[in-house]
Amino acid sequence: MKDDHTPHSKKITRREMLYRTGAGGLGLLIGASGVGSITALGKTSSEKPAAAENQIPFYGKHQAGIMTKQQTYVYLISMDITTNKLADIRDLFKEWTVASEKMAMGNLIGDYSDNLYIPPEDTGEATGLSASRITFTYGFGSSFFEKEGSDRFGLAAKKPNQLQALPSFPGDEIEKEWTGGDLCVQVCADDQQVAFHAIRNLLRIGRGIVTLRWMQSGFLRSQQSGKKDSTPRNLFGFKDGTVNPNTEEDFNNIVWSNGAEASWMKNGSYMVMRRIRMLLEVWDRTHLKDQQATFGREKVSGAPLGQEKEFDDVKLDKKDSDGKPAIPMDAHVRLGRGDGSQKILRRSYSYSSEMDPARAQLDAGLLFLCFQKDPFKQFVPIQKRMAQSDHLNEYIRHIGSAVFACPGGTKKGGYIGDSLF
Ligand SMILES: C=CC1=C(C)c2cc3[nH]c(cc4nc(cc5[nH]c(cc1n2)c(C)c5CCC(=O)O)C(CCC(=O)O)=C4C)c(C)c3C=C
Ligand SMILES: [Fe+2]
Repeated sequence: MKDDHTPHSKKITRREMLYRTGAGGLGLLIGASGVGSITALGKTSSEKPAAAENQIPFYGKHQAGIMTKQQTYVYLISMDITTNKLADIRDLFKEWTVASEKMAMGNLIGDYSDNLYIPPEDTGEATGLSASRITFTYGFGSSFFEKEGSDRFGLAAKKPNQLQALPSFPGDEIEKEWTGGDLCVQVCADDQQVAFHAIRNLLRIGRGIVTLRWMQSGFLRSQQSGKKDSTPRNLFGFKDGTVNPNTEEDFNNIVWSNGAEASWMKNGSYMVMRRIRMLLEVWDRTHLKDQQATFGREKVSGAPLGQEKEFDDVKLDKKDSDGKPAIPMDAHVRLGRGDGSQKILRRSYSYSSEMDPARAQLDAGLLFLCFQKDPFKQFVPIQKRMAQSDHLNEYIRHIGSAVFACPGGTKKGGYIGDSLF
């Protein structure tokens, strides 16, 4: 796809010039009148590795980054829209589409230019790096459709009922600056520099249309440092992600919308984000028996208590030698499972925001991310049970919360979210 939105295109559009220079930067020196006629002398980087095995296609039925096997790093950003023109947003999504597809293929977002008087099209730090299984997952927040009672872009009638702020749960300590947002992008990759490069350039493209509201990075163990495809461990040292949907049938039943609530959401999914601080210092003083009882699983093997191996069935009726439930009544896995009627796809990452200066303690936790057909029928009932009686609550604090509707995938020739616009 090559059109006027393509950063590849040799003609530089006015908007593109603004994001490349910054509204108050070199663009003003060049002068707006000349902008439309400036031609960049394109030169493709000779440092591009051809590592097709590290590429995850951008185009497809579903957005990548949901069913994709988890990469090592994530950046999740939430943005607010500063324009009131729907056309600007459409154009932005077209530009993001072109840029995302290029980066998913391991390319920079623009050719090198010999023009010494404009900033390069790409910031450059991913030069020579492979695609690193980078994925892009875009989502719309409730405030995209309606803000302070106003139908900002004439799309309020298309807002699905599933897209609402979550209720507050007992024990929540949500900080306003870690909530909501009009749009989100989740970028995941096996290389942190590749992921950061992507986020930075998407924001650069969006300059003047969106502002950053919050941003959280996250990490998992890498594939190189342990047994390949092993379940990652969270910062409490437990395997996290053992019980999760993994067949196409599971995904159809649990994750993908069939579009009944809003046709533009067909093959999409609803993302819930919870920023959960983990009280590492308290946990580290807790004895092993209590740690295992908290989750209802063994720490080293990950086996359910009363069983032997990680993937053995969780037997909630099983009794220990004293006749007590092998998995305590307040264990996290018991409350997570309930009667088994609500399921979610968990795709969380650990985070570390260095230190909390007020307490001189580590500021770290879980960037809890899950995907589902309907957060109010899936995440909410599970979290209600947990908020009431989960033993884990002694060791965690929910401090951020957001819901985004992530539409289905983009077809070649189309652009992200075109089913909505
Ligand atoms: C409301 C949803 C959930 C939140 C919030 C949540 C937070 C959270 N979880 C862990 C660690 C583990 N969770 C595990 C299992 C598990 N967790 C949820 C849901 C939420 N967790 C579910 C639905 C399940 C699966 C239950 C089941 O059917 O067995 C486990 C066990 C291993 C596994 O299956 O992944 C761990 C460990 C933390 C540390 C945390 C907040 C910081
Ligand atoms: Fe959990």
